[in-house]
Amino acid sequence: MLHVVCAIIYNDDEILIAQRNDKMALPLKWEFPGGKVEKGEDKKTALRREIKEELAMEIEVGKALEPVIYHYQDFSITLYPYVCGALTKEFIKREHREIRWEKIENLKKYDWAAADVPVVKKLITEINKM
Ligand SMILES: Nc1nc2c([nH]c(=O)n2[C@@H]2O[C@H](COP(=O)(O)OP(=O)(O)OP(=O)(O)O)[C@@H](O)[C@H]2O)c(=O)[nH]1
Repeated sequence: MLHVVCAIIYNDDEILIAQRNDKMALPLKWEFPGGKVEKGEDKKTALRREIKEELAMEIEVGKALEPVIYHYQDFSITLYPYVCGALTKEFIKREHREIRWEKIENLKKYDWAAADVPVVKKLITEINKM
């Protein structure tokens, strides 16, 4: 079981979303930036580290959302999503095929990694309640 943290990074009414490249596992799927928690590492520390590595971005890690357990064909993950804040919209694209700011109501148009689908659904439901 992989333990993976991911960041739902807000700036105004947009969220930062990322497309995996064709050499990564789950090629071309869209995801929230993040990665594997290392042995002995605190999840929030892991998330700040991954975001710095992948995007050269500093974030404020906030509320934890419900973790998602998903069994892919070759591996299983527990995905721990965190609501995060960004002070600026700037980032450097270091590993992904594409990274962009997107409005929540547009998130359903993307081909998400399967583990992320319940997280995206929850975000869309919450925004519709506001
Ligand atoms: N970062 C991230 N990974 C996700 C998400 N959803 C999801 O199924 N995953 C899967 O979780 C696994 C870990 O992701 P990763 O490859 O980004 O981890 P990492 O940066 O630590 O990897 P590496 O250093 O081994 O290359 C991948 O197989 C990825 O497909 C998500 O929203 N964000």
